[in-house]
This record gives sequence, structure tokens and C-alpha cells, in this order.
Amino acid sequence: MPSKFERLPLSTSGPLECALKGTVLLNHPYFNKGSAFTAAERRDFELTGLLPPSVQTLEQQAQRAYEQYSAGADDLAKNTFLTSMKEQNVVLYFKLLLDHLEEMFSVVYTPTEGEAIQNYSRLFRRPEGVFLNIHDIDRVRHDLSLWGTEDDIDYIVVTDGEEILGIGDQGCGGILISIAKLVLMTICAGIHPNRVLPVVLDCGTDNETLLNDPLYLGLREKRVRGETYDELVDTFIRSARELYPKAYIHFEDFGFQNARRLLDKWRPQIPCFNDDVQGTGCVTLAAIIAGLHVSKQKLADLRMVVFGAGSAGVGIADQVRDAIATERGISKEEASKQIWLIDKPGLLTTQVKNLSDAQKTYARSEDWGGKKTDLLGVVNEVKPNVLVGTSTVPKAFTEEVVRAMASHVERPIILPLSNPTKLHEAVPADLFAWTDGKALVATGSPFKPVKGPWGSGGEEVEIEVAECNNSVVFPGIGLGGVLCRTKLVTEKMLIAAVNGVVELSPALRDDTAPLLPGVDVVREVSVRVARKVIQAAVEEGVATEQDIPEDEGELDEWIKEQMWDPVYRPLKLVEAQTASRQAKGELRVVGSLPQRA
Ligand SMILES: NC(=O)C1=CN([C@@H]2O[C@H](COP(=O)(O)OP(=O)(O)OC[C@H]3O[C@@H](n4cnc5c(N)ncnc54)[C@H](O)[C@@H]3O)[C@@H](O)[C@H]2O)C=CC1
Ligand SMILES: CC(=O)C(=O)O
Ligand SMILES: [Mg+2]
Repeated sequence: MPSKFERLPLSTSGPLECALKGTVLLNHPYFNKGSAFTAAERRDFELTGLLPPSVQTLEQQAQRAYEQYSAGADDLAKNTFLTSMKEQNVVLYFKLLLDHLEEMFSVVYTPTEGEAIQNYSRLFRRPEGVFLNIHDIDRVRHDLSLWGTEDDIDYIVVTDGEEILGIGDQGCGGILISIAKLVLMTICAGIHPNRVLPVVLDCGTDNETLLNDPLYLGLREKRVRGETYDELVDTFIRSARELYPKAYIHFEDFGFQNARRLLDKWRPQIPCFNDDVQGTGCVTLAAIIAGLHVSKQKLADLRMVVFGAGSAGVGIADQVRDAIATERGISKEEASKQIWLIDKPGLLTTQVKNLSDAQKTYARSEDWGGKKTDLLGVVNEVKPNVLVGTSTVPKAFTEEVVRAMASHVERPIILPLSNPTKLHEAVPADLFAWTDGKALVATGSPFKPVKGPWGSGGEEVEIEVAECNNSVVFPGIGLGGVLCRTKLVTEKMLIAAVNGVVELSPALRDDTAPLLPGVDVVREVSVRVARKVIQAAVEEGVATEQDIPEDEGELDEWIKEQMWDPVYRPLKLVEAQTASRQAKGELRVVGSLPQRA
């Protein structure tokens, strides 16, 4: 039965207008269907001599693509194969990913995408996305304007490449994190893959390996900072908002100082979101709430140590602090006393120099005296029930630290979140071994389930470990923000998103299950999160879209109807103005905007 919402502007059912023919059509990744063009389409679009005669289904194509994918020598080769598939046929690419999501998630995202980013200039075949050069600020608006008209873009991911995952400064290779996050927006939340824009602000790089690599593709100079940097970011944001007033802006993997500063500046003005600060904060709070449910402890009694007080660590601290303040009806300042941050100098105290404003909130002012400020010393002193790692220091959660924690608390919640996998502060197998299977663990990158003698009678059991990655939550928040055309992303919208994830946590129904929902239910999670976010946006008066259904069932249907699915839609030949715009070779194509005529 057709949905009552099928006429919505973002609805993706019905025929697709297309003005391209022949080889141009075959070379357009969004319109290309390869061997799946029907007999009628082959005639109408002048493809008959260009394709072998058998007409195949998307399923058959996906089967062949999976065989080719499986022949890849290693994960990086598989990642490269998928990138080239995306350049050829977007529908098939996403169909393949959705059919094998659990297997391929880590190949298109962390950890393998980290490797692809480190090798960007060596693996490079075709450019994708927007490269904005700090020495060409005058051209930023023009370069951005080539991607469509004011209705064409829903979602922009921008990075300056300074702190990519846990692998540091990757210069212009950072474009691949913007692309990967957008791939997740489509897989997880059905954001239209032709209505997004990945952007890298190339400000140079302080990565000596890249600077000395003759094949490096970015600006070969040290990072430009200060006023010129600010002017580039300002020009980018103002131009993007003017050209694409509907676009929601997602900041990814900026360095700590800039991440916070930019978020604080733009958050009150435009719909924007910093994934490392806010996305990580939301998903980690959800994991902690689920863990506390299992350990039968209250948020009000939480004592959390965060190791690595950068974008993610302080973002998590803020989200957890706000939740404690609400739960206990106390000020944020009072709630921050239940959180201890550790960075390179050890525990952050008021004695530590050069703390950022965000870190200062947590600096311990009480007399820490001669007490130890290293991780073990702090754990022994404060007896935390939650330990979070966002330091990029592998194996920092040693056996001694973990046993010390477990000696004070029955079910320690331990979250080593540093990506990629090799940077995790501890691995689940060790955490379970050191705590007799008692630790409640979630990790930043995916891990296989761990077997051990931890059943109630000492029998062997298998413990599944949740992936605590912002990818659980940012797609749903973004989907909600885009669909209700929010003016801002408010604190209440983020709390609503956390609640949406918690509702779907398997641990709420089964104490032995993972703390967070897995990739197998990722679209369900995004619909729930989007629904909560939209409801909060409406309550807050920041949603600008008209006619958002009030009834929850209808709202879910309204959301789902506007999520893009990888299916081939019939192509309808169009001419005239549409044709001329497409023929000019513009990168975005009018015909790709369904139902809009
Ligand atoms: N699981 C997830 O969803 C997410 C994971 N992350 C991961 O968290 C890690 C940190 O990312 P960001 O916060 O963006 O980077 P960041 O650079 O802002 O923060 C890292 C912090 O760790 C500190 N650090 C480094 N060595 C240390 C040491 N020996 N002892 C104590 N602290 C130390 C640094 O001084 C810095 O403050 C990365 O590995 C990243 O991949 C980040 C965002 C989301
Ligand atoms: C997951 C993520 O955003 C990061 O590791 O930076
Ligand atoms: Mg990130």
C-alpha cells in the first residue's frame, strides 16, 4: 500500500528523472544500473550496444559484487574495491553494504578506513568531495556553489584533518573521514547519498611523514593557524549556509582546541553538531546508563574517571555531568565533582597549566596533596565505577589498574574507546580475564565475542561486546535534524537521542547482553533516535518543518518514507532545462531530486 507520505519532498519512491544517455549515463554513479537497465531503458537511453544482452536484477549484481569483494586480499583491498564500486554504481554499493552490514561495517569505517586515510595519497584514483584551500579563501564560496542549488544539500560533514580517529594529523586525506561519516549517514539513517557534501579544509599538515612524501596530495606546508584559519572556517560556514540553507553541518575530527571553540561559536547560531564531542558523549552516556542498569547502580552515585581529556573525553564528561545534574537536581558544577579527568600531566588539577576552559570545569581544586595523580593512583583514590579511555594510548588500562578498580566495585563499567582497534586502552579478553567476566565492557571499534569460564556455575560462556562508537547515534540525530529542518541542535535534543538509544539497549532486557544495540538493528535505532530528536525539537520550538505528525506511529512512518533505500527506480527521460543543466557536467544533477518538479 502506498504511504500517505509519499509526496513529501524527500520521499524516494517513484520514477527518477534523468536527462543522461549512453556512456554518460553509464558513467554516472547515481543513475547507472549497469546490467540491470531494463530492455525499455536500454532503448530509451541509447544503451543497447553498450551492455551485454542479459538483464540482471540488483540481487544478482550484488551476488557478483560480493564474490569480487570476497576475493580481496585483505581489508584494505576490500575497502579499495568498495570505493571503486561507489564510483561506478551508488545503488549497488549501498545494497551490497546493507546486505552484509555486520561484515563490511568495519571495512568502510573504523578500523580499515583509518588505514585508507593514512594511505590516501597512495591509493588515490578519483577525487570525491570538496577540497577548500586555505590560500584560496576568496574562492571558497564559488567552489562550494558548484554542488547544486539552495534545495540540493541536506547534510555536510567537514573536517580540517587535524585529529583523524586516533591517528592524528592526516592533512587532506581527512576528506575520507567526511566521506565515511556520510556513507554511514546513508546506511544507518537513509540520508540521500546525492544530497550530501563531504568537505576537507586543507590548512596544511604538521605530519612530517606526509610533508616528506613526494606523492602527498595536500598543501605541503605546516598548518596555518590563527586569524587566517578562523577566516577560512568562517567563510566556509557562512557560504555553506547561504548557498544551502537547509544543510546541517557536522564537524568531524578537528583538533581539540578548534573542535570546542567552533562548536561553542556556531552552536547557538546554526544547526551544527560536533560528532567527537557530542556524538561520543551521547553514545557513551547511553552505554553507561545501560551498564548501571545491569550493575543495579544509580547515575546519582556515579564516579567516573576519564583517561584522555581531549574532544571525546571532555565531550563524554559534559554529557554525563549534565545527566547527573538533572538526575540529582544539582548544578552542573556540583555534578562535575563526580568526574575525574586524566591527561598527559596526570589528574587535571587547578595546579596544571594551560587547561582549556572545557577542561577547567573538572580540575580538582580540593587538596589532592601528595596523592598520586597517575591512573592507578587516581583509581585507588576515587574508587570509580566507570572508567573511560579516550587517550589513544594502547594498553593504558593495565591489569593492575583494572584489578584495582574491580576490588572496589562489583561490576566495573570499562569503556576503552580509542580508535582504531590497535589503540584501545585494553582489549575485552583481558578485561574479562582480570575481572572474572564481571566487567561491563563496550569498545570504540568492533571486537569479536569472548569465551571464558564466567557462567554462574563456572561454565564457559560467550560474552558479546557492544561497539560504543558515535556511529550508533549521530546518524539518527542527523536524520532527525534534517527532517524537521531544525534551526539548532539543542541539549534537550541530545538527551532525547540518548534516551532513544537506551530504550533499544539489549542489556535492558537481558543482563548478559551487550550494552548498546548493534549494527544489525542500526536503521531501527536511527528511526527511534530521529523520532525522539524531532519530538524534542518541536517542543523546543526549533523545528521549522510544517506538518510533522504528532502521533508516534505516524511520525515513524513519516521518517521511514523519507529514508533513502538502495533500490533501482524506473528512469524517466527528461529533456530541456534539466538536460542542459546535466549536460553542462555539473556534479549534482537535477534529475536526482525526486518528486521535486
Ligand atoms: N568510540 C568513539 O565513538 C570515539 C572514539 N574516539 C577516539 O578517542 C581518541 C581520542 O580522540 P579525540 O578526543 O578526538 O582526540 P584528542 O586529541 O582531542 O584527545 C586525546 C587526548 O588524550 C590525551 N593523551 C595522549 N596521551 C596521553 C597519555 N599518555 N596519558 C593521558 N592522556 C593522554 C591527549 O593529550 C588528548 O588530550 C581517538 O583514538 C579517537 O579515535 C573519538 C571520538 C569518538
Ligand atoms: C569514532 C570517531 O569519531 C573517532 O574515532 O574519531
Ligand atoms: Mg571522529
